[in-house]
Amino acid sequence: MDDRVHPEVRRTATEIDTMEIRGAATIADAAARALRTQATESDAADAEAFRAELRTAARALYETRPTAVSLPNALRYVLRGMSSTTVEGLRQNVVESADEFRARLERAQADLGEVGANRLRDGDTIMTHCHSTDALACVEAAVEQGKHIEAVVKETRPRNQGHITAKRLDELGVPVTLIVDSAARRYLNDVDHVLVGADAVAADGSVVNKIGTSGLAVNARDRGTPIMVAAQTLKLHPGTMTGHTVDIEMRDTAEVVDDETLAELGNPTVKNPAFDVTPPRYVDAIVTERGQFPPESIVILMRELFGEGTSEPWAEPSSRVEP
Ligand SMILES: O=C(COP(=O)(O)O)[C@H](O)[C@H](O)COP(=O)(O)O
Repeated sequence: MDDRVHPEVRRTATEIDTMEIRGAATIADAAARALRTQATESDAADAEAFRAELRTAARALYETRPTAVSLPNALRYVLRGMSSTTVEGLRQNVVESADEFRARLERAQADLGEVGANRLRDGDTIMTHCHSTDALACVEAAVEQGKHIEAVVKETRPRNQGHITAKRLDELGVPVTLIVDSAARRYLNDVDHVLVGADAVAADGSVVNKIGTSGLAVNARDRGTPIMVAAQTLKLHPGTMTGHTVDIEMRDTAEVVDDETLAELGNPTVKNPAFDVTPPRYVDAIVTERGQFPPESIVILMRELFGEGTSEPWAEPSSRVEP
């Protein structure tokens, strides 16, 4: 890694890569915080060197995980605040943009939660997949509205992020039933909503989220269970408006099976995609801080927020994304 990259940025990049920092919103927040540190600690000699240093740091963060679009959206937001012509001015620009970004992210999640909570009725049971802070914000707001909510939580192999969800829901006072992923269809009869988050939402309304989301959505549609996706606008993928596809991360096969077991099995090929794509026809509503949208109309919101598209986070500014 380029030695201009501050150790704190390196550490954040490593933690995103190894998933100590994970989940799209949390990754975005950590990236903005890291760029802020790069700016406050920079000893760049002039404005040009400062800008180059920030872009290098942004690239190091960007190259960690490819799917969550909140990451490049966060980097873009912070870098586009750089309007000054002096090092001190630029430092101030980055600090302000990063602080503003993080505050808006928190507010967006709270606002989204209120919208999502309105879809939940007192006594409803939800089914969750993976761990999404946006999805949990909906449950938290519903509980604050005085509604009794219960949850069926899928463990979400291979990394069992469902365990984090179970713990958070317990902290909210929500009774949890934990199931293995393959039991989801069996328990769909008992739930009123499937509630998941998103790593990216494409212009056609497709939802990219943790592997297994699409199968769950197809089963839920078959059972007539509504599927709600909680995704603040930070998850909208501007590149998909101009034909780009979302890169699906393939992770280490050791997450699926350890080497010793693998050898005992005769070394079969193992695949470990981290995310999948749920087509819009299986999604009932995308809940954002700007209200709820049928997936097919999300492109209207995308155009409003991004114009006709965006470039790489470190490219020259042309538009700005609001988290
Ligand atoms: O798929 C995941 C996390 O995957 P991983 O564990 O591989 O990062 C979450 O559903 C989304 O990122 C949304 O999370 P949030 O709502 O917190 O942004």
